Formats: sequence, C-alpha cells, structure tokens
Amino acid sequence: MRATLSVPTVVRTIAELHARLDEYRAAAAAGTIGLVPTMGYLHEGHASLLRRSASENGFTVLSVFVNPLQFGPTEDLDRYPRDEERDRAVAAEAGADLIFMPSVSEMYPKRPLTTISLTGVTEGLCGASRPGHFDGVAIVVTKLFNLVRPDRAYFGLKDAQQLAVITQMAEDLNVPVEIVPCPIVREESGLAMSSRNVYLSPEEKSQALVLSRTLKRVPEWAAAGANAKELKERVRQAIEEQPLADIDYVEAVEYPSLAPLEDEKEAAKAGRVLVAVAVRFGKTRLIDNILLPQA
Ligand SMILES: Nc1ncnc2c1ncn2[C@@H]1O[C@H](COP(=O)(O)OP(=O)(O)OP(=O)(O)O)[C@@H](O)[C@H]1O
Ligand SMILES: CC(C)(CO)[C@@H](O)C(=O)[O-]
Ligand code: BAL
Repeated sequence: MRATLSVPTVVRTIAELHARLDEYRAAAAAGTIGLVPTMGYLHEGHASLLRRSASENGFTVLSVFVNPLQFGPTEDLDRYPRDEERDRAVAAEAGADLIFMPSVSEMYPKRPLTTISLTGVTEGLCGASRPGHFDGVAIVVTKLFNLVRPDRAYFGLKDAQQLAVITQMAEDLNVPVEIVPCPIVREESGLAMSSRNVYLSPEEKSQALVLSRTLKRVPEWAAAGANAKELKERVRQAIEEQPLADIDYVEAVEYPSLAPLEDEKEAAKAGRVLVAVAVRFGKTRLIDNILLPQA
C-alpha cells in the first residue's frame, strides 16, 4: 500500500532524509521502502523504476545526485543536464514519496578515503573505457543504501554492467537490500531512453537508431547459429555503416559475470549472453544492449 498519493517532499540534507524516513518507519512499522537512485533529468525509463517501486513498497525514495566521483576528467560532469522542476513533476506522477537531492558537499563533506572496487565485472565494457567509473558508482550507491536503508533498490537494464556490479557488490558485502532489475524503456523509434539523448542533434539522433535496430536482430542471428564472435562482427558492421557513429565497444559477454565469450563452446555454456555496445555520436556517448535469451 502506498503511504501517500501527495506531491513528494524534497529533502536536501541527510538530517531531513533521516527525519522523514523515521516518520515513515514509526507510522508504518511493517511498510517496506524502495529506493530509485538516479542522476536526474528524469524520463520514462526512470518513471518505470519509480512506478515499479511504488507498486511494491509502502514508501518510495527517489535520489537525484550527479555524482562527481563516477565522471572521468574529460567527461560531461559540468554539462550534465539538470531540471529540478521537471524531475519533481515526473517523480510525483510516477508515485515517489520523497526526493533526496543532496549537494556535493552534503554527500562528500570530504573526499572519501575508502574505495569500493570490484574485480571481474568491472574490467570490460564501460569499466575499460571509463577507468574508475564503477568505483565512483559503488561508493555513492553504498552511501545511498546506508543513508536510506531500503528494502529494495531499482536499477535499469540499460546500464546492464552497472546492474551486474551493484548486484555483485550487494552479494559480496551482505548488503540487506534486494536489487531489482528493470527492463529497458525505449522511445517509439527504438532509441533507449537516456538523459544524454538531449545532447543529440537531429542527424545524430536519427543515426543513433542503428543501435536498437541492430540489437533487435541479435536474437534472430543467434537462433540461426551465429556465435559470439559473429554476433559482434555483425553488430559492428551495421553500426559502422552510419557515418557519425564512432564505436567505443561492441561486446558479447556472459551475464551477469560479464566474462568475454569468444567461441561457440563458451557461449553454449553461458547462462545468458549480453550483447552490449557503447557508441559516440558527435560528443554524445550512448550505450545499449540486449540480453539473450530474452525474458
Ligand atoms: N531507458 C531506460 N530504461 C530503464 N531504465 C533506465 C533507462 N535509462 C536509465 N535507466 C535507469 O535509471 C537509473 C538512473 O540512471 P541515470 O540517471 O544515469 O539515467 P540515464 O538516462 O541512464 O542517464 P545517462 O544518459 O547519464 O546514462 C539507472 O538504474 C538506469 O539504468
Ligand atoms: C546509480 C547512479 C545513480 C549512481 O550515481 C548512476 O550511476 C545512474 O544514474 O545510473
Ligand atoms: N547511467 C550511468 C551513469 C553515468 O553514465 O555516469
């Protein structure tokens, strides 16, 4: 049962966050708390996570925090899109009860001396092209877990590696939170929703449709017998046909271990196969993926 249907309260400090959570816990001893961590500039992908949380928990906390520790020195931290009014409206419509929007100094009064670093799952894909990125994600997500103490936390499969990293971390560290994977939400065109889509020019956006269009064909290629290497080659070839596409990676890995799969034997042994891409269109780096077999 939802605690309330009213407009979510916005809190900016840890003290206010704790006060609101204490109120909820005192009023609804048996109610569960769901957490949806985001970097804001909310879209329908985020809304789907919030709706899922609101349907499964008595109280849903949305966090909006552009975490500097997960950005590399040449990445887009300074221009990352922000729109608080829009975030509040999307959060209200999707059923959030509380929005935690801390400042950088509230989250990091000092630069943390602790590192949370996973091996294996962080080594390929985005971990290889964004050194330190997942250490930054792991520390902020751990802080959010400790601050909110949610029963469940919701993450999108669009960031499949992030989901695998957080799930592994929660398991390794006995974090008492159920990590709930949520499907990728796409625009009608097929483009995976992403806050960074706003950076794309009309031409870049039109060429970026090659990602979803190509990934959609992967199940049929796999069913016809293509092995992991061939799948990667086909996907790469299709993307390379778009003149504005600058490929960062095209990978086929076992999911959720993210171990590379180079041959048919390995792929046959794998439980699920993740075909994942990261591609730049102009200055915008987009990610997308497909998980086989599909749910
Ligand atoms: N299209 C989507 N479908 C499902 N979940 C999504 C989608 N886009 C983002 N999410 C999830 O929302 C959460 C917050 O992500 P984030 O705020 O980084 O949004 P984003 O749109 O992925 O931003 P960016 O453009 O920076 O990658 C993550 O768990 C992410 O996987
Ligand atoms: C999980 C997260 C909110 C941590 O900053 C971020 O990486 C994101 O938005 O996916
Ligand atoms: N959605 C992942 C956050 C990032 O790109 O930093």
